[in-house]
Amino acid sequence: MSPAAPAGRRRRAARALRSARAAFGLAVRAAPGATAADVVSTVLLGLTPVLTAWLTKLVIDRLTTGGLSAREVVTLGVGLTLLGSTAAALPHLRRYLEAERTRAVSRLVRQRLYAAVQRFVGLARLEDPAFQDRLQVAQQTGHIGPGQLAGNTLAALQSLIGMTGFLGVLVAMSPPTAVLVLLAAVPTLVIQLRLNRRRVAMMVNLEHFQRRDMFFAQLLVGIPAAKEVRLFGLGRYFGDRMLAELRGMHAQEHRLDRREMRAQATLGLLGAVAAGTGIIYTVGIARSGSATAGDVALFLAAVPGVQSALAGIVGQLGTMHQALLMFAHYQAVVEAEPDLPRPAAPAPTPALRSRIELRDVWFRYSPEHPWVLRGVDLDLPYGSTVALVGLNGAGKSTLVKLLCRFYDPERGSIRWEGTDLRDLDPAALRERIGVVFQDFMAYDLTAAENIGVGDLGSAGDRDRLRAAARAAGADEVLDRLPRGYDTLLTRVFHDGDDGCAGVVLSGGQWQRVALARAFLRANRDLLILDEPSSGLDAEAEHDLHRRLRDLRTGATSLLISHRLNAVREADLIVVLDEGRVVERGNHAELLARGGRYARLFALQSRGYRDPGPEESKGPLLSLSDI
Ligand SMILES: Nc1ncnc2c1ncn2[C@@H]1O[C@H](COP(=O)(O)OP(=O)(O)OP(=O)(O)O)[C@@H](O)[C@H]1O
Repeated sequence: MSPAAPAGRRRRAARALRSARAAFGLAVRAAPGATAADVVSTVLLGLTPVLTAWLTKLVIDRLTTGGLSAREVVTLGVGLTLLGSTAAALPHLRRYLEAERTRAVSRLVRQRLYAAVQRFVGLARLEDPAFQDRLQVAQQTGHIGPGQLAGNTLAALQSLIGMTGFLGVLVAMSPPTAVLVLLAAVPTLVIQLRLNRRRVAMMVNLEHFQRRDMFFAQLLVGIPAAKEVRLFGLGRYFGDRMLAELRGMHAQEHRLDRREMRAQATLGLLGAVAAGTGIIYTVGIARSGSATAGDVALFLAAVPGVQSALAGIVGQLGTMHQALLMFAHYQAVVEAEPDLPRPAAPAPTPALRSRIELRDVWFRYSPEHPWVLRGVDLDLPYGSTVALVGLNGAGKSTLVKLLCRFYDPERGSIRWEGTDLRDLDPAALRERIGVVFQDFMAYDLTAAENIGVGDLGSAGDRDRLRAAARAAGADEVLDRLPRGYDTLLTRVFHDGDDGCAGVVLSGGQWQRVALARAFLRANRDLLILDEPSSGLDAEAEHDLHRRLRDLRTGATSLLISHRLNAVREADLIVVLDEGRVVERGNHAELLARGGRYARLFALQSRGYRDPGPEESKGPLLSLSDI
C-alpha cells in the first residue's frame, strides 16, 4: 500500500468529521427544542426492548419455578404494560419531532445556501458546468443532510443502547456467541461504507444527466419552447433525447443496485449462520441443566436483538455516511472562495464627475476560450453619450459585463473616477449603474413588480413606477391590462387569491417594461442600454430616442445598437471589431473618414430607400448565399 493511502484516508476522515460537526451544528441551531426532546425519547426507546425481555424472563422463571405471587403478577404486569405503551407511543412522538426538525433545518440550510450563492458577485462560477452540478446537488440534498444526520444518529443511539443491553446478556450467558455475532457485523460495516461511497459518487455523476434530462423535459412541457417544438415537430426528437439521458442514468443505478443486492444477501446469510450457531449452543447448555427456560427465552430475544440493533447501526452509519458525503457538496458551495477578489477595505465609490477609463483591457471567458477583448482603450467622459457599434460577437455586451464587474479584465484596467473597479465594493459600484441588458429578464411577476425590481427602494411608490413606465412608453399598455399595474405578466402562474390568469406581453412591450425598470434607476451615474430598441416599432423607437435624449442630458450613458440611425447623435461613436477599437469619432467624422462605420451606415440607410437603378441590379445577399 502506498504511503499516500493512509494520508488520503485520514484526510477523508477529517473532512467527514468536519462535515458531521457542521451538519449537527445546523440541526441543533435550527431546532434545539425538538432535537433535545428527540434525544430523551431515543434513550427511552433504546432501553425498552432490553427491559421488556428481562421482565419476560422473570415472568417465565417465576412461572416455571411456581413462585409467582399476586403482588408480583401486578408489578410485572404494570411494568410490561408501561414498557409496551412507551414502545407504542414514542415512535409517533419521534416522527413528529423529526418532521419539525426537518422543516426548521430545511429553512436554515436554504437560507444559507442562497446567501452563499449571492456572495458570488460575478458570473464565472455560475457559468461553470461542474460548479452547477455541485450546486444542484447542494440544492436538492443540502437541506436533507443535517436533519437526516441528526435523525440517523439518534436512531443509531437507540440501536446502540438496545445492543449494549442485549450484548451484556449474551456476554453473561455465552461469550463465544457474543464475539461471533459481533464479528459477523464487521464485514457488513466495511462493505456498507464502500457501497455508500460508490452510491454518492454515482449520484454526483448522475447530476449532469439529470440536468440534461430536466432540460429536455422542460422543452417538452414548458411555454418558451412550445411554439418551435410544435412547428418544427421536435416533440419526438426531444422526447427520445430525454429518454436516452434517463436510460444512461438507469443503467448506472441498475449496476450499483445489483452489486448492493449481492453484497446484502451474502451478509444476511453470514448473520443467519452466526445466529443459528449461537442458538444451537444455548439450547444445548439448557438441556444439560446449566440454563433456565427464562434464560433460553432471554437468549432467543438477545441474539436477534443484538443482530437487528447491529444491522440498524450499520444501516444508520451507511445512511449517515451517504448524507455526509452529499452534505459535503453543500458545504463546498457555502464555503467556496469568492469568484472575484473583493478588497478588504474598499475605496469609496464617488459620484461620476470626470470619467470611466478602460486601459488596454484584455479579456477572455477562460484560458480555454479565445480572447474577446484585445487591448481596448476607451474613455466614457462624464455627461457624454458614447455609442458602441460593431458586428455580432465583436465583444460589445462583454464590455458591458466588465463595466458592471461581473468579470475582471485579465490584463489592463477599468477605472471609475481614477479608482480601479477591483478596489471598489461591487454593490456600491452597481448602485451607481442602471442597465437594460440585451437579454433582460421577463419576470413571472406583476407589471408593477417587473418595474419595481429595478430599484427596490422605490418599488412601493406607484407614482415613480408610473413615471418610469411613461418615460419608457409602457404606461398606456400597462394601464389597459385587466388589473392595471397589478396584472401578472405571465401564463405560468395565476393569481393565488382568485385564480385570475396573467397576460402575455409582446416582445416590444416587454422591452418597454425593461426600459422602465432601468429608468426607475435613472438618477444613477451611468446608464447602459444594450440594444434598447431592437424590438420596438418605428414610431416607438423614434419616440424612445427622443426621450432618451432628454434623459441623457447631464448623465453619462453607453448605448449599444445595431441600428446606426439610433446612435448618430452620440458624442462619441466607437466601432469594435473582434475585440479591438478600430474607429472612433462622432457621426460626421466617421462618415467623412469613409471607413467601416461609413460603409455600415450606407448599407443600412440604403435599405430604407427605394433602390436606385445601380443599387437594384442585384441583392446584397440572397438566401442561397447562406
Ligand atoms: N459566458 C460566455 N462564455 C464564453 N464565451 C462567451 C460568453 N459570452 C459571450 N461569449 C463569446 O464572446 C464573444 C463576444 O460576445 P458578445 O456577446 O460580447 O458580443 P456582442 O458584440 O455583444 O454581439 P451581438 O452584437 O451579437 O450582441 C462571442 O464570441 C461569444 O461567443
